[in-house]
Amino acid sequence: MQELTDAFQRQFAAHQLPMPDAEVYLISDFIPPEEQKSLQQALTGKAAWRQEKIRMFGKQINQPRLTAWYADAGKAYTYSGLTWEPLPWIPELTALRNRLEELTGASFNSVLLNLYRHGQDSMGWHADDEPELGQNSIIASISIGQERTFSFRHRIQKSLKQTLTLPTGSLLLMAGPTQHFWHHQLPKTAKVMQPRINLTFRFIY
Ligand SMILES: O=C(O)CCC(=O)C(=O)O
Ligand SMILES: [Fe+2]
Repeated sequence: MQELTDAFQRQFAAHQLPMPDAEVYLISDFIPPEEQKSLQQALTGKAAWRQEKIRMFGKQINQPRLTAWYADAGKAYTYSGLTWEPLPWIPELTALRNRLEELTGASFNSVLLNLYRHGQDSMGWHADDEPELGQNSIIASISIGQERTFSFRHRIQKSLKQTLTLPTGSLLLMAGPTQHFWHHQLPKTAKVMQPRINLTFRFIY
């Protein structure tokens, strides 16, 4: 089981969202403004983006986003019925991983990249609760580019909701029992949206 350090919890207490059965922090300025553009350019150009398909109602359809998956050698991950073979780390991702590990005291050995090209790209309700993530996993989710809405919905008390906007450069940290009690989504929007890259750093057992 992973835990955030006491030092992190004290330092970022004011950034914790008021959600029961959860431990979620939003740190708006994790990536300094002067780094955001170059990071977005580097990842847009260099990451090994793939258009994966998902099965829905017996049909194969394109996922409404592009994805890329980096991890330590030997860490395969099963996600929406797909098994991902990891790519070797690139320097930009290693640098972010090191910063996150220093900040949180947690370890990360993999990152899933999502590229939302426009407002019709999205991710539906889910929890990051696959068995290989273990109990009380820590998920560090970095946003670069277009600001988008992100929502949580309690899995048992369905009327409990928390909606936020994820600005560019922000870090959303999900820890404690969050994945066991809440679903989250990134909804589609009819508004015109520029591209957004999201990186979710995880630890896979
Ligand atoms: O794009 C986001 O902010 C959410 C991504 C997400 O939930 C995931 O990759 O599991
Ligand atoms: Fe997720």
